[in-house]
Amino acid sequence: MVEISTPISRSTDASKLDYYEIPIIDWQLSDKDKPLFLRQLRDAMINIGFLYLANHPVPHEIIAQVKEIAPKFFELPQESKDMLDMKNSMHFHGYLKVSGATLSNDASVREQFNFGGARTCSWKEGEPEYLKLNGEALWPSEQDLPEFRNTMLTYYNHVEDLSYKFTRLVSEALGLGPDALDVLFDQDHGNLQPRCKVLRYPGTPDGQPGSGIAAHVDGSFLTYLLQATDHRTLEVKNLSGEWIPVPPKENTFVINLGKTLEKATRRVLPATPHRVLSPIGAPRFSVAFFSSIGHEVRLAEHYFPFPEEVLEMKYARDKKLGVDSNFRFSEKDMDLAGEVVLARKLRSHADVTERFYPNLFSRYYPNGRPAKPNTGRNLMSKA
Ligand SMILES: O=C(O)CCC(=O)C(=O)O
Ligand SMILES: [Fe+2]
Repeated sequence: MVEISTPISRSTDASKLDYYEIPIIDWQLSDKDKPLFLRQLRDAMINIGFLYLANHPVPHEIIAQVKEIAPKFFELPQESKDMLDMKNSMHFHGYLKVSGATLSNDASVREQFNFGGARTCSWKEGEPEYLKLNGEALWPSEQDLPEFRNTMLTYYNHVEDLSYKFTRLVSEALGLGPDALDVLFDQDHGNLQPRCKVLRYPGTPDGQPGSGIAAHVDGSFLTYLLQATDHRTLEVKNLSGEWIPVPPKENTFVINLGKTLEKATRRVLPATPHRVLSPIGAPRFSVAFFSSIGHEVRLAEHYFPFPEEVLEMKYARDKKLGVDSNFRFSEKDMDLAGEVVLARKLRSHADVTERFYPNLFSRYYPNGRPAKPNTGRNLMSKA
């Protein structure tokens, strides 16, 4: 059990909006004292945007197994990793190595393995291209890395389950019914396959701090992050624009808000900027789970009637920050979520686009294949 040493003391006091510590939310409090749990969650999400979730239901043994096996993926011979390269996956799963200048001039350095839950691809000739997004990941063979697929999928299934439960609590924390946000998850049409990334950040060769992932906000609905080593190199930007460390805490997830949730709530919950510095010394490992909404949801079509007290908190925050509280959708927010996600991935991965989406290649790459590699990041925009 994690000791809850830092209960949220900030409440809704607008004069105390800046934060230097990330709140710890105790999952078990949702059973013991739900009104208190919901108040803490609401405050953490509206005023801070990052939280640790402690005493969560994902079994500790599974987390320990993931921490042990995840680094082993990167110890596979380069040849084996190259066979699993994302350029071989229509569904944008697989291995990516990012180092130095990329398409978006992100000078970050990391390796990653991207996967999703066990799903078959339902796409058939003539159907929308975004249906190609869901599908079976590329896995190392059992001989190469015994139990990796099994362990990572078990972990994924637990976190996916947690993500739906947590989303219902978020809905309640915002003063809506527990099932109000269910319309975004569109059970009948099949969700977009949530994505998971195993990340390795090598130590900087010269002992100088470098960039592991540059400042960004996630494109996800919510992100559930497992910090698998003891490094203190994950940082979030607080409301005053300062970078605050988010040190690992045993058996917690770090949860942050993505751009999809920001839009769905019309900025009651703004996406939170964060970055990872390259470690000095031993490599850092982490596993990020990105929840996502239904393929056929158009974000701008949904309106959630937040109660006055929730809107007041948003106005107080925005006033303090000097930010305009009016929210405007962009034209893209009328598109299907599947199209939006596919466009983002096509823009980042020229090689996958050329091979598996040839009809769209010239639209995204009118000048042909770019010389620089892709970013491999699941980003909506840089912070
Ligand atoms: O590795 C981490 O701790 C964060 C990863 C991250 O922010 C991302 O992949 O979007
Ligand atoms: Fe991120």
